[in-house]
Amino acid sequence: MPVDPTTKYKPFTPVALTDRRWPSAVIDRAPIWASVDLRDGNQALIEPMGIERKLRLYKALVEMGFKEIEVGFPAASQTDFDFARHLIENDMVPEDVTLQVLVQAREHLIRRTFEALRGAPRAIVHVYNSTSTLQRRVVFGLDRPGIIEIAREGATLIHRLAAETDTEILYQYSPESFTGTELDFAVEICEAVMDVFEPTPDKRMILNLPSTVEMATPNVYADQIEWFCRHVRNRDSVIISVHPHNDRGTAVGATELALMAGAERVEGTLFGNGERTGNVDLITLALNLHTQGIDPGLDCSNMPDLVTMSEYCTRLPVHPRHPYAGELVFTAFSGSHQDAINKGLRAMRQSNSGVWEVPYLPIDPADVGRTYEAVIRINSQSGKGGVAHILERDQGLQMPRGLQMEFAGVVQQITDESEAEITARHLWEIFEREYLAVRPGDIVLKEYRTVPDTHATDVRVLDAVLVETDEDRAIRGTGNGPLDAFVDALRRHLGTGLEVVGYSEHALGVGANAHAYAYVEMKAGDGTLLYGVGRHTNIVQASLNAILSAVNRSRRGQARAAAE
Ligand SMILES: CC(=O)SCCNC(=O)CCNC(=O)[C@H](O)C(C)(C)COP(=O)(O)OP(=O)(O)OC[C@H]1O[C@@H](n2cnc3c(N)ncnc32)[C@H](O)[C@@H]1OP(=O)(O)O
Ligand SMILES: CC(C)C(=O)C(=O)O
Repeated sequence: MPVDPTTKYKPFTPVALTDRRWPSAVIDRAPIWASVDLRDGNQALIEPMGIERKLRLYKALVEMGFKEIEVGFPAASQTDFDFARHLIENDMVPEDVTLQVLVQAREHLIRRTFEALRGAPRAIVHVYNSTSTLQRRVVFGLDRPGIIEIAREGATLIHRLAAETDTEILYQYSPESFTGTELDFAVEICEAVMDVFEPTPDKRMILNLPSTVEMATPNVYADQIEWFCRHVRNRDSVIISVHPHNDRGTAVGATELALMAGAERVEGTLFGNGERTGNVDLITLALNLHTQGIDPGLDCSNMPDLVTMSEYCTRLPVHPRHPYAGELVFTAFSGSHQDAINKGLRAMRQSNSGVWEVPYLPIDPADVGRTYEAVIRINSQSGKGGVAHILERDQGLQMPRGLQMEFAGVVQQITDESEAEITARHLWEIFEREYLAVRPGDIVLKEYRTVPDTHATDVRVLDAVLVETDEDRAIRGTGNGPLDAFVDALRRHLGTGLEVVGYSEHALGVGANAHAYAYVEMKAGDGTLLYGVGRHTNIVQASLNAILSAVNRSRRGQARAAAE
């Protein structure tokens, strides 16, 4: 690196907490969720949402089950003000949902905020000021008492206006930039605000401790939260909330550790939209709980619609690898993963336990409205398991293991050359072309008939007419069944060794659509083994077709070798 980080950056000072308890804690319930999509998410957008997009997102949040929704910063923009008014005037706030609004601890902004809330039955007024050492120095030029005074004055005005309105006001205070704030000062300023709001265990206020900028590893945030919880006065009168950002890419982990450390409420956004690298992603948090057998209390069961809605409202894409939501997160291309998933899904089908246990899939795609279709996709990294899975899923083929291996090799050659994915449809076309279709130069069975041999029991004579290079050829063979007799006839006709070493068959479909598949493994005269596949409404003809499929494939191979 041309820049020397050892002189340019300072490491974060760890929290002095030697008897930390959070590492032994287990998350056993969902926190209170608060969406800040319409505020923190919106303020970070290239094109902030207008009323129509905000409404669409708001409705989705309500449908998902959010009970606390920060709908904006009404004093900051007319759109935010109008949006709050729209919800209130059109009675769009369900009884069990509380609107939340953000405001800086500044008089004119607080007054305007209360105007925006007129007529609302209940609302959370979320007031903040920055408290970090850096912001105190470079933004405000104030010492600790000066910063406390901003908070106290703002809180006092809010408390007074709350007493004058019919709206039930719930109080929330954020020492913004908490992660860069000395912990004793964070407690001091929060307690100063508590002195104004006078929360009680019956009417708790929210203390929101944001990781405004994620500055250290998640364990440090957990230490900060535990330290705060252990030192703040009247702990039972406050709800400890966290509001993590994702600057280091560890917001989800930091939030989970913060919950272990005593936080009870989480503010975040869908898919982690928000300032810079975003707010913590509430969908990931919720589904992480879901996979631990904990009801998250948020409905994420229609992920495709949530993604579409979010992309429309934010005009930002959801990454294809976004946890639980991305297009590729349930997809395995690599062979060993496909094999294990395939076996896991089969075991799930066979077992009645209902407990989800599929390798490489921490969650059932169906839980989030995804199908199994995208689970296995084929490219050059794929193996027989994936290929067999798709052909069984889409075409009902029950390919024997050896055929799976052989066909996977055929597919691999194609994908290696194209360096591209092949679709399920293309895969089937390759299979049909390789095993079922007639190609120029192939031998075709025109007709056949079997008769019991008059000289021995269980022995049949098979007479057949083949078409070979446009000419009919009559052949005859004997054997202990039609298959055996047909092989005998071909052996004589072609003058080469030919032996069936493996055979399986299955029916597919019912009634008029029923047909059979036959799979044969043949040993050619030179000892090579290869498969043939036959399909027909009649099982005997399907097996004869399978033999010809193997013979034709062998002949094509010989022709290719001769041409090289
Ligand atoms: C971490 C977060 O996400 S916090 C939320 C941030 N969201 C937003 O800022 C979006 C909406 N904000 C806005 O539209 C505007 O910033 C407004 C309307 C709130 C205020 O606008 P302006 O008055 O023009 O101030 P602006 O934001 O440009 O500048 C900040 C000023 O407010 C002061 N200030 C910032 N926060 C606070 C606070 N909590 N209490 C008192 N003063 C504050 C700053 O010191 C600065 O003062 P200065 O002009 O004397 O230097
Ligand atoms: C207002 C506060 C909670 C905030 O958005 C932040 O710190 O990121």
